Amino acid sequence: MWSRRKQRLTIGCIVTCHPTEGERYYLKLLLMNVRGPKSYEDLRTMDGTCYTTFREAAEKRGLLHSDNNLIACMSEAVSYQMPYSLRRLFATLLVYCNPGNPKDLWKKYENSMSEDFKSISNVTKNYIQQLVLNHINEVLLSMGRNINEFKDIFGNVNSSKTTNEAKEIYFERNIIVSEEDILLQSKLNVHQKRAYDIILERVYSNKSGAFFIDGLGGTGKTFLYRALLAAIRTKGCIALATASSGVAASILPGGRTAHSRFKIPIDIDENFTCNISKQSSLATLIRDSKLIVWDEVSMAKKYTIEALDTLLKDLMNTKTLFGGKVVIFGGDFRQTLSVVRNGKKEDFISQSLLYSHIWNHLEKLCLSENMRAKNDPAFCAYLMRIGNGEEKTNNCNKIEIPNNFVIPFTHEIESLNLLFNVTYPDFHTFYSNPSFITSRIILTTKNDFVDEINGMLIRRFPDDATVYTAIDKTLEPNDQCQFEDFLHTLHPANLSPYKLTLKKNCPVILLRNLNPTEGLCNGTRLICHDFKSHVISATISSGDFKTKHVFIPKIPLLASQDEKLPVPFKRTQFPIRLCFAMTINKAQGQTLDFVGIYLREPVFSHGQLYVALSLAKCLDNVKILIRPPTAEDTNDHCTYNVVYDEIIRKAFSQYL
Ligand SMILES: Nc1ncnc2c1ncn2[C@@H]1O[C@H](COP(=O)(O)OP(=O)(O)OP(=O)(O)O)[C@@H](O)[C@H]1O
Repeated sequence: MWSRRKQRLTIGCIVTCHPTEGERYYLKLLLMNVRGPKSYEDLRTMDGTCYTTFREAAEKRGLLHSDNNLIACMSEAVSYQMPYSLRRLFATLLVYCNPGNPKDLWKKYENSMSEDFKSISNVTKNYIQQLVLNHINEVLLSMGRNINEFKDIFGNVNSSKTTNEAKEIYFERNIIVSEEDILLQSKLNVHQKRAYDIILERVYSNKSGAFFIDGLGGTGKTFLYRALLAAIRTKGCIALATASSGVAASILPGGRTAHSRFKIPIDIDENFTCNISKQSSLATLIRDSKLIVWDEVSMAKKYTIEALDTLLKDLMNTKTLFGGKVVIFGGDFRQTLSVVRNGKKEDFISQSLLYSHIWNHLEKLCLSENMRAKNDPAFCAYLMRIGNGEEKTNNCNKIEIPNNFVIPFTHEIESLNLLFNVTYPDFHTFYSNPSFITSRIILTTKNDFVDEINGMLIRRFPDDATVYTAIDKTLEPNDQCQFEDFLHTLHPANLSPYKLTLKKNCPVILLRNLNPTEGLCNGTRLICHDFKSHVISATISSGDFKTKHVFIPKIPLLASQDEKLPVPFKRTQFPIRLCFAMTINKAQGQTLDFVGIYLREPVFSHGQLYVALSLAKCLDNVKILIRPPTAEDTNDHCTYNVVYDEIIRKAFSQYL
């Protein structure tokens, strides 16, 4: 049935325009992005300057790709007078943004990048330049590149002592072990201590050992790894710390995602063969390592772990499991499993490490005392029942959530406001306190809901908003004109939004491994402090590099192949997303002061409810808002708890 189109306050549709149409195309770009212009002059005006052409104005607004954007990015960063961060930014631009004229960029900013070294007395200009180049090289090395790959810019550079060392080894050997981590071994509980002693005995006697640390969320697996990593690293040996997800990796000292550390492709299948050359420095690093830790292994596909086994056997030239190395896997199979896009339950189960030939060969070490929630035994028991799928269900197969957890559902917005108020109380008082903001989170099931909640919370957050518009380009240039507007509507999970709205002190999460050895990994959380058109000034708010200052530039981002986008494209944007809210799967592994859970739809896969609840330390620090199935059921506090029996039985058969 047809109904008459409603008349709204819309001026009209803007027709598609091809970039070859010149000013008409740039006019369209400006019309799409400038709010409330009253004249063409308004459209051409940016920061008080009226530009003669629409092209210039679009470029100044960062709506076009150009080296001028990189120049603007560096110029803006110079104004903060932080030469150390500026050199890191410069190296990041070289690696990620492929400048058309990098030599000009270098010449223009060499002076600003040298400012801190100029205060050293009695040194020549050449010496200062060498210091600057050494630091840029260090940053490049940490990103897997080398200054001598950029001969066009710098000519032949005499590498410093450090740069002659194999780069990966240099960074691993130089991980600083904190005092706090050195002291952890004295605080281990009985089960942790037993595991610690068994593992170190293997390491020091050069015997092999493939372990699985089996413990509920919160039983102190990460605590144990930290103690082990510290023990080995303080002896000058290499211990590689990895995890299946970026967030979990960012919690470990020197942590990297297992995918990036072992060069395992994300879209792996059983036919994967290792592609690390035996002669490479990475191969030397892995061969020299005394211990390999892989956390949150329940979230990894079994092929990735089998790939590590093949890699280690190959590098160590032996058929012994994991090349005879001491390898620790940790995880809790009550927690979420690896995501199989559009997969069915059977796919999730069959991809698990539990169904790999390796599982039966792992020595199991059990941690059983819940340290996260040890002051709340009733909460621990409740968590255990949820995790094992033992909580009583009603005739609809749902579990009843106790009243004291629940935010009553009245009206969607009203109830969400309540959830926001308990999770982030007193926004206006605490908004400038990074540890307050990052120790709280709202968890939900899907990315779309996450985006919606982040949008609502950033509107409530004090201060003025800065909105950054991305540049979307189809990989096939001829498709650009047809699909440009459509691309702006896409929100793939691992890309920044087309319109990124930020405010001073808001929390964001990094979406790329910009510079893992300096703490900028996929999953690192940051607090934004200041916004310029082409650069964001921020500090790291999680992990070892907490409080470190960084500049974040816009970089070109590609969506993962897993997304199966209708039109492949590249989005140039700051590689960050807001993180007041996160999906349950992404947040796994943290310990938080307060967790708000929003079940707009019930959880849909194994372990999600358990993970969401187990991130809190006690019953008082978690609240759930459940949207009832119908408007009449507002008193219904029931929801589904998805637990795959096949996983629980296989993982815990020895205890059942
Ligand atoms: N022996 C201990 N002494 C004091 N605190 C501890 C000890 N073990 C763990 N904790 C604390 O308990 C909390 C949970 O520990 P941890 O994060 O290591 O658990 P986990 O098993 O890794 O959890 P998850 O599976 O959710 O990642 C942390 O705050 C940690 O500092």
